[in-house]
Amino acid sequence: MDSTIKHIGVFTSGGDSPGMNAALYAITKTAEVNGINVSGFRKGYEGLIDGDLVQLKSHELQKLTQKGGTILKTARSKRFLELEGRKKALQTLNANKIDALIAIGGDGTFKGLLAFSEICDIPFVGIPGTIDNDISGTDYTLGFDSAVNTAIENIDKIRDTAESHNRVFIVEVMGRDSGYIGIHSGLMVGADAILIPESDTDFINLLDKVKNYDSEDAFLIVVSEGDEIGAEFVSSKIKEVNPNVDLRITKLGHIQRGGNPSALDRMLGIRLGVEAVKSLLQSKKNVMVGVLNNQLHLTPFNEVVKQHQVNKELHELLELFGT
Ligand SMILES: Nc1ncnc2c1ncn2[C@@H]1O[C@H](COP(=O)(O)OP(=O)(O)O)[C@@H](O)[C@H]1O
Ligand SMILES: O=P(O)(O)OC[C@H]1O[C@](O)(COP(=O)(O)O)[C@@H](O)[C@@H]1O
Repeated sequence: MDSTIKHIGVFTSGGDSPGMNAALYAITKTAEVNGINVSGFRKGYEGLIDGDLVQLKSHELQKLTQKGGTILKTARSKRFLELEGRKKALQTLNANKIDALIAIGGDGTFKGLLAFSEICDIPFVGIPGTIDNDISGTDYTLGFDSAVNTAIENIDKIRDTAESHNRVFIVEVMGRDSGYIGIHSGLMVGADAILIPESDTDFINLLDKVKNYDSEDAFLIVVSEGDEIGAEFVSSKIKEVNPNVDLRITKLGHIQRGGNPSALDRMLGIRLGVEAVKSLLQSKKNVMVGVLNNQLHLTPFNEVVKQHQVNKELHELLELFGT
């Protein structure tokens, strides 16, 4: 056990995601049990640069496991992209005698840690937190399950009104570059078509199908935000092939990022939070903790990549149900 660690810094970065607070609770609790103090930096890398930190206590965090968002707040930091910003962050860590750092965020956040490791040699551990689920080294990222649950709850509501009016609805779901939320929510609501960035045949199949749509029922299309075609273009093409359709576009937007974390995300937050501290105590550094095949798994930051492919099984499901 690494007994040199007395003070851990933690922060949340990039887009917030449900489950981040559960992870903060688990980190703090595990650290306390091992006699380690935890400070939380506010607003991601911005807090590191500005020395904006608060002491975390597990008894205060315990009841926040159920809460969405992140109590530490989060940010996308332009300043940390510059060496000058990273040098300031290093000064903050030294001034506060931080021995190790845990970051909860997406692949951008881990790239930031890799850049930071060039000038800072304390150990870093990452926890994957993004609703997009687009990070290698883990089956699920914190917040993905909650976001999909929010998406399906809302698309189900859209179906009610779509069916009442016999309308075509294009529903855009989040996923900056990835179709994970799209494919999962689309399958679960029984969408007539699902368009994701990882596939280029889905759009052609959709046009074929919607050509024959006879306006006697709803026609639901789920489009990932990251799909290069985009909801508006899809809409214009549908009107070309079938001019009679009554069509609406709904963008679910940031509601997918909020709300109480699902059971799965609360548990994931707790498991990854505990494992992050244990990894530091086992002298691990510059690794992301994840879950593969329901087993905890460590991946070095330089092997963590943005996932640009959905797996073979999901592709087969898309072909079977997606259009
Ligand atoms: N190559 C990099 N070097 C330094 N910092 C980076 C780098 N890439 C990302 N970051 C930092 O990580 C932050 C979060 O990344 P971002 O891509 O916005 O979100 P996420 O971590 O959710 O993918 C960025 O705002 C930036 O401050
Ligand atoms: O809230 P912002 O900054 O507009 O970002 C929106 C983006 O954040 C996400 O919700 C999640 O992105 P992260 O990987 O940064 O957490 C994307 O799905 C979406 O494209």
